[in-house]
Amino acid sequence: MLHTRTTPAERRRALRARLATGRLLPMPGALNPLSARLIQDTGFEAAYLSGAVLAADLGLPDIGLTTSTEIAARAQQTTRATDLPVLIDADTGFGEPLNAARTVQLMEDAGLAGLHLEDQVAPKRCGHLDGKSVVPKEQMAYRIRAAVAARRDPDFLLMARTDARAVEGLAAAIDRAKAYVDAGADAIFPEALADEAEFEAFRAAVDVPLLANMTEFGKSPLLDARTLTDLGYDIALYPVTLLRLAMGAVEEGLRTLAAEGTQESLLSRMQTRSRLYELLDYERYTAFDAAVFDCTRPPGT
Ligand SMILES: C[C@](O)(C(=O)O)[C@H](CC(=O)O)C(=O)O
Ligand SMILES: [Mg+2]
Repeated sequence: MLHTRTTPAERRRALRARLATGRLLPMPGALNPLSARLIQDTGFEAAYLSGAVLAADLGLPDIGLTTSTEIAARAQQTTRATDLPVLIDADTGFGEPLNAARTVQLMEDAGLAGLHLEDQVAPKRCGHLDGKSVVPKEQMAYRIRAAVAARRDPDFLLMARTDARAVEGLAAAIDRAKAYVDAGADAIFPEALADEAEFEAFRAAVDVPLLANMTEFGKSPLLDARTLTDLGYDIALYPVTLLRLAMGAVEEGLRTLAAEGTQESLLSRMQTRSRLYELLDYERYTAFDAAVFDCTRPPGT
């Protein structure tokens, strides 16, 4: 009810421990706090907050328009709704290395378990679009060192993302990843790898946990969990999957409603009132209310 049961420190430890098992960790992106609850309820062990989803939620493209305080506020709402460790997409850190440092502290305060910072120049773009640019390797290493220095909880996961594959090629991306690990990154997110062989090459070259971005309609193939396990990846990310599913259903539903003048034919595809209430733990709120406001009890009992 209301509150979650775990502290941010416990969730960070849980994420670290889960990664240490070496088993692939599937990580769906929440589209709002309620969906984070559903991710937990379905049995997933971690959730993600995507920059693309956070922007789209506000009706904005993913080009670095959202601010660190804006996403921290949404993150806090999300971490209040679930006990899962949540990893957030912190884009470029929202400015200079000092801004990245402040971003780390904001995200720690929002109860998150970790974040990733990328090496794109600002304004960034979606990693699966053409025309990206990256900052020099040394500048990104500086960004990471600033983030590491600002971190107060050593269990807060600092992941570095490199967008260099599409700009400078695979070898340069691997070289950058190694430099980012040397700068203190706990894990690496190689963005927009082209095929399975590239995923394999990255794994062979880098020693820390690796995230595979399984975003739809992008540049990378959609590798299934078994393949990613065989490749030795640690996190399978589904950043925008829930938003795309939900928006697909919403769009179709709106068309049907407009065409048919009733939602009758849509009912079987809707989450029912009772399932929603179950997810919200409605019954326990009602029971709590009854205990507090039970006027039939004699005073003092
Ligand atoms: C992971 C990502 O950074 C995100 O914001 O979710 C995006 C996902 C997408 O746009 O499909 C990215 O890969 O750049
Ligand atoms: Mg993003």
